[in-house]
Amino acid sequence: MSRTRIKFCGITREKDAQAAIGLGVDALGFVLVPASPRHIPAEKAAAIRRRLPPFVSAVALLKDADAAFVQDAIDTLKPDLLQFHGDEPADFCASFGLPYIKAVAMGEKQSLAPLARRYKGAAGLLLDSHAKGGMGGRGETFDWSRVTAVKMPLVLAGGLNPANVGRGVRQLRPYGVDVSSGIEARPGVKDHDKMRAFVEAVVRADRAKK
Ligand SMILES: O=C(O)c1ccccc1N[C@@H]1O[C@H](COP(=O)(O)O)[C@@H](O)[C@H]1O
Repeated sequence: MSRTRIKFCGITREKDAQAAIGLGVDALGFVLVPASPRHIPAEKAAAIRRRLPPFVSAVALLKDADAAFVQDAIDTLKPDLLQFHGDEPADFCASFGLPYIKAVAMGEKQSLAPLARRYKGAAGLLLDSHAKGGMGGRGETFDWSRVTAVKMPLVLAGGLNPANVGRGVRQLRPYGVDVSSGIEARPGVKDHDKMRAFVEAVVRADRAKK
């Protein structure tokens, strides 16, 4: 049984990135969405990104940005992976020559099978709790009973925290989990005790799966 991959999103500070790396987190997300309280300019994210060790991925989170903005983010940040969080069509997501994951607005009654077909070029689908057109990163869970297996990796997100992530891992066995507000002291500032507790909860749940 493979372990659950962990992404911490909404990183804005070098010391939070380094603490996450120390905890063994697999991927760090940088929110390049100007309206987000966790927005980080691409140049600042790039400075953090340059200090990531091998095998820790940098993820650029984008929402309904135009192609020039996305390309500029890629050129500046040099992310390993793109995360599209808006209404971007599949051909747009694929047009940058980088692997991408597509966020699904599980606040709507979404059926995952047609979305997996539409975004068949995606590296995975990320399940968040926002409604279509909504923002994401709201710290709210969605009804996990609506998750159905599809033939691509699923990343569980939306309102995860140290207290509920173990249940999510045991119940849904996702490829990965993604958290932003559930490990924060305030928007954009991570709480290192919550970060540690989150990772420990995932590790414990992985052990219980076997
Ligand atoms: O974090 C944000 O501010 C954000 C803004 C716009 C789109 C997505 C955003 N965050 C992503 O939402 C999910 C769930 O976050 P949370 O754990 O419920 O706070 C996660 O993928 C964030 O990266």
